[in-house]
Amino acid sequence: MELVSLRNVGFTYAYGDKPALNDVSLTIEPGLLYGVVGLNASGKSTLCSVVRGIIPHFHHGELTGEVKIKGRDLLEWDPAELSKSIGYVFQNPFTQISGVKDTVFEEIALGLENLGVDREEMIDRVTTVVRELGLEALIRKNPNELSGGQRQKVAFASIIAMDADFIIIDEPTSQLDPDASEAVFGIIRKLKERGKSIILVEHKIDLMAEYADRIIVMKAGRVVMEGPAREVLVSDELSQAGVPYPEVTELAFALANAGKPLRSVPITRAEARELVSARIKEAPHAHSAL
Ligand SMILES: Nc1ncnc2c1ncn2[C@@H]1O[C@H](COP(=O)(O)OP(=O)(O)OP(=O)(O)O)[C@@H](O)[C@H]1O
Repeated sequence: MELVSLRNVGFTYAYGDKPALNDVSLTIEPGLLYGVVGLNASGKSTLCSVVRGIIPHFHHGELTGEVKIKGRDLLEWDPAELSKSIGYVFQNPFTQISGVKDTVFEEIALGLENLGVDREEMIDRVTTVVRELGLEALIRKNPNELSGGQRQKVAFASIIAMDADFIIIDEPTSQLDPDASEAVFGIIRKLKERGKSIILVEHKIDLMAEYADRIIVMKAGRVVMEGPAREVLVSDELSQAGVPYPEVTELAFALANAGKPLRSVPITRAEARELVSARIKEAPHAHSAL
């Protein structure tokens, strides 16, 4: 069964002057990682909020069209039940921290407490995720004293600990340095390997190329393309939506423009390395291959 289906969905915020989503039709299949890309204000977070039921349950406005989550109409879902069923890492980690817990350890455990998980299992799950994300040094700190990057990691840890089978992650690395971003993507890779269904909003297109199975491209509230990452990340629609190509894709296009196309257009570094080394082997004079 489809995990999510949207048919002709529109949404205008209560105080919005134009639709944040406009005639969006989309299907999300289970077990895949969907990357959502688009310029600022193109509707990515709003799309996540609809799928998570924050719209219309908490953010008010005019929702039109049909939204089904796990086969059931969004309006029939109890918001509390939906929040247990879908993990959501917000874009702004300041929104996510509860403010009611004194330590990071308790903060990460809060979601499990709400799910009614027993104490021993709770400690076990929190300890595991703390280790996975390298948060040992923070567990006794007050969540309110953390930096933006630290909060983002703690928010992420809380959701991973809840172990939902469907997770929405809105720009998890916006406050993180490159090393911490790598660590977070390492966790996303593990979630993928565990068969989780994931919707990920992320501006870093090279990371998307590495991790996403399918890509949703948004422009001015509309979905302008949805398809396999390999097709979308080399498409005209991507650049028409103002989204850059992956670095290696850009380089391959430059080579093609210079009359030296590679056999196919890579989207990841590993693919680019293979294509370039194949080209060097084929060329009679290695130095003129590229
Ligand atoms: N609470 C709100 N009330 C009114 N308008 C809003 C609200 N939240 C978002 N919007 C508007 O809805 C549109 C889509 O915003 P949204 O945050 O979904 O875009 P986005 O693609 O996630 O942007 P970003 O990459 O900057 O996070 C924008 O025009 C934005 O100003």
